[in-house]
Amino acid sequence: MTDKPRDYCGIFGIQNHPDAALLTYYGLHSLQHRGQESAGITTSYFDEEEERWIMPTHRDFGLVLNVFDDQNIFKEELKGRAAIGHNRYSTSGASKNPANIQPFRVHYRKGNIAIGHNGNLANAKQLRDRFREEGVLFQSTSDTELILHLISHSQKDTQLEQVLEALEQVEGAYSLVMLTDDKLIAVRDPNGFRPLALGKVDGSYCVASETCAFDIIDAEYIRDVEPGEVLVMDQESDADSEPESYFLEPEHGTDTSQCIFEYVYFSRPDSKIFGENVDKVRRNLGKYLAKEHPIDEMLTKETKHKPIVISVPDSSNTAALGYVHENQKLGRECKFEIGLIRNHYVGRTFISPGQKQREQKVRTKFNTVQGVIEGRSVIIVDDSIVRGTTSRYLVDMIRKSNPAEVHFLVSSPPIISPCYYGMDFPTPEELMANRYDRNIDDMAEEIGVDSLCYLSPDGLVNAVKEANVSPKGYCTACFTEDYPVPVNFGVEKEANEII
Ligand SMILES: O=P(O)(O)OC[C@H]1O[C@H](OP(=O)(O)OP(=O)(O)O)[C@H](O)[C@@H]1O
Ligand SMILES: NC(=O)CC[C@H](N)C(=O)O
Ligand code: SF4
Ligand SMILES: [Mg+2]
Repeated sequence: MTDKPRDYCGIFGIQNHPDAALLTYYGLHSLQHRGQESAGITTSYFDEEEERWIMPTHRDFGLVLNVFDDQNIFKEELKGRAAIGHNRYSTSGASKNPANIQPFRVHYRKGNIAIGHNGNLANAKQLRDRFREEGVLFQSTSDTELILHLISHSQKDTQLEQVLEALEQVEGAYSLVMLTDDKLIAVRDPNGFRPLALGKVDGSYCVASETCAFDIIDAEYIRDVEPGEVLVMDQESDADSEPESYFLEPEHGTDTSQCIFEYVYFSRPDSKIFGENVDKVRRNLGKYLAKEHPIDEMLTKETKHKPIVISVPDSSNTAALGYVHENQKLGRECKFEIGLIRNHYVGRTFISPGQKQREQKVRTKFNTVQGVIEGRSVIIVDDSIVRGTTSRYLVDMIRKSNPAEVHFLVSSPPIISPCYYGMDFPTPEELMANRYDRNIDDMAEEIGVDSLCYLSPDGLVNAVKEANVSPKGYCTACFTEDYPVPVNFGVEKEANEII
C-alpha cells in the first residue's frame, strides 16, 4: 500500500476526428493530476495497403510530457480518426510492472480491442480465480485485463453484445473508454463511482474523466455519461445526433454511489463532475465547515490583527475561501491569506519512505511566509488528513514563524477506512484517525495544534447535496465504512505479481 491516497486514473476518448491522437494528448495533459505513473494512447485506422485494421499504441512510464516527447509519434505512429488515452495510478497490479500500463490492446476473433479503465473491480479476485482455473494466460497483473477476457470468452454474436455481456459480470468501479476497430465505447458502472463526461469538438464526440480536458481542446460539455450507461460512437457518429446508448443493470442495490472524495480532493476545481462544478461544491464544504466550526469558537488568544485563514495549496484553496466567506457572512472577523507557498515542480504525490524523507518532502513542497503568520491567530484549512504527515510537518514549519496560535480545520471527516473503488490508500492501521483510536484531541496533540476540527459526515453529504441538487447518491465509505458494493477486503495491490 501507499504512503497517502493517490489519485484515480484519467481517461479520454474521441471518435471521428482528424487529430484524434493529438487531442487525446492534450486531454491527458489536463488529466495529469489523476495519474502520474504512466500514460498511453491507442488509435485505430484501416490500412488500405494491408487491407486490415491497425491499432497502434504508444505507452510508457512517466508523465504525459515525457511519454509523448516526439512529434513524430503523432505524425507517423498514432494514425487514425479514433483514439483513447489513459493516465495511470495503480490500484490493482504493481505500478512498476510495465505490462500494467494502459491502454491494453489485444486481438481476438472479432478484431482489435483496446481499453482504458478508471476504477477498481470489486470482484477481480473471483474473476481471476475463475479464469486461472480455465487455463487463461494473463498478460498483466491488473484487474482491467479481466474485462478483455470476459469479452473474448463471450459466445454472443456481435462485439457489442459481447461487451455488454462482459460488463454484466463485473462489479465495483469502472469508467471505461474502449476502442474496437470502428467504434469508441464509453462506459460508467451502474453505481457511477467515477466521473465521465460526454463532449463535442468540431462536430466529433469526445469523452473525459473531467471537463477540464474538454476546455483545453475547446470542446463543449454535452452531459455526463449516466451511471450504467454504455455509449457507442461509430465512424458515422457526428455530434449533432444522439450516440447509441445502452444500460447495464446494477448488480447490488439500485442507488448510485458517486465518489464523494472526488469533490473533496481529487478533481480539479475548474472541472464539472457528476453534473456540477467542483469549485462550487468545494466552496460549499468550506461554508459547512464554518457553520459547524465558526472561527471565533476556536480562538483563545487576543491579537491586534484579524485572525487569518490559510489553505494548503492548491487542493484546499477553494474550501478555505468558502470558509472565510461564510464566517464573514456570519459576522465573524477573519481574512484569507497566502501563508504557504508551494513549489509547483514537486509532484503531487511524491512517495518517500521513512520519517526524515517525509519531512523533507513537505519542506520541499511548501514554505511559509513569515510576515503573514507572525503574531497572528492562524487557521489552516486542508481538505483531508490521511497519514497526518503533511499536517504535522506543516504545523511545525508554521510554528517557526511565531504565530499567536494555530488551529487546523479539515473540510471532510476523518478517513477511517481504505478505498476499494479505484483509489490507493494506506492500510487501515496507517490511517492517522485509526492510529489514535479516532480520538481527535490526541490527533491534535500529535499534529501540534491548539485545536483540530473536522467536517462531520452529515455535513459533508449535506454540503455536497446542497451544491449539487441532483438526486444521485454518493459513496462515503472511506469516512463511514459503509461500502455500497461488497469488496474483497485486504487484497493487496501486488497480490498477482510473481516476478
Ligand atoms: O495526511 P497526509 O498523509 O499527509 O495526506 C493528506 C494530504 O495529502 C493531500 O495532498 P497531496 O500532497 O497528496 O496533494 P495536493 O498537492 O494535490 O494537495 C491532501 O490534500 C492533504 O494535504
Ligand atoms: N486508479 C485507477 O483508476 C486504476 C485503474 C486500474 N485498476 C489499475 O490499477 O490500473
Ligand atoms: S471509499 Fe472514499 S475514495 Fe473510495 S469511492 Fe468511496 S468515497 Fe471515493
Ligand atoms: Mg493537499
